[in-house]
Amino acid sequence: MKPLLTVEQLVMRFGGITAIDGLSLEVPRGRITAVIGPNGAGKTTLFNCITGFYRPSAGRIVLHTAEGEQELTRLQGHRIAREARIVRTFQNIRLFAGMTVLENLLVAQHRELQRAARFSLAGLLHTPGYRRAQQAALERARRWLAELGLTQYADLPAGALPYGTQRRVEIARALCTEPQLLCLDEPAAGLNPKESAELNALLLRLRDAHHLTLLFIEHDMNVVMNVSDHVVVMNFGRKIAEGAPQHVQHDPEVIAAYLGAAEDAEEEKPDVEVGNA
Ligand SMILES: Nc1ncnc2c1ncn2[C@@H]1O[C@H](COP(=O)(O)OP(=O)(O)OP(=O)(O)O)[C@@H](O)[C@H]1O
Repeated sequence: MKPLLTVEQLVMRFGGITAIDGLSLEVPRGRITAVIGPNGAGKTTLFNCITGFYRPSAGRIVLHTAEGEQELTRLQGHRIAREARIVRTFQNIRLFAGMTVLENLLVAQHRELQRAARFSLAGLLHTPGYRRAQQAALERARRWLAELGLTQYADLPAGALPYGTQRRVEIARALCTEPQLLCLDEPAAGLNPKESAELNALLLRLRDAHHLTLLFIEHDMNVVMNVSDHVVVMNFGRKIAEGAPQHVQHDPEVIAAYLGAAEDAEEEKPDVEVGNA
């Protein structure tokens, strides 16, 4: 089966720094792909290129759909979210802290509502079409809240919730936009072991029950090894390994990259146990 997304010879330079250096990879459709690598490897820059925050210096990022190929590197960032339906979460939580959880999920769908209002006064006039779109947005939000076990928090301010719960709200908010590719930037960061296990179960459910394609950056090797179908390992902007988790785990270049990073940080052990996860 054709991959959902291909990255072809991608280069991203910032002045004299080459953050991505001729990277090519595939994101298989309906699978969970992890991007791992030591600090500064270029993982976030890759995400920023895929989601249109950065315009790459060279190379192509192509989405393969039933309608044909769509070259993301030619699209503006807001069109990547809207037309290619590629959405992401961030390393740092970006919820509207003062709004309720439900309101956060509705705001994420404002484009749909604007479209229903035909960017006119229809919203103010509460036309039947607009009311239907509003109802659909509300139902979608409630459905994802239930799916992620968040219904009880719907009317609470998002900023008042525990960190792990806020992370789940972020994922629910992204899911409300019905993505065909969901990109998660370190979804396990700051989670306790119980929350981390719940995240594993959620990611697998999104793949199996909702047939979503997931791409995530993660330092937590427990999550990577437990949920990934496919792992891409980066170092210094390049891909140094790719394949099943058990395969990359034993790759000498991967082990060396992590050990080198740990030595640079003057630590006795690497911060991830690549060989023992
Ligand atoms: N906007 C920018 N301007 C200049 N340099 C940048 C910029 N963004 C990233 N870089 C550089 O590009 C390289 C890759 O950074 P990036 O944040 O993509 O790495 P990463 O793998 O996500 O690291 P981490 O795991 O620490 O988040 C680093 O050397 C970083 O300093």
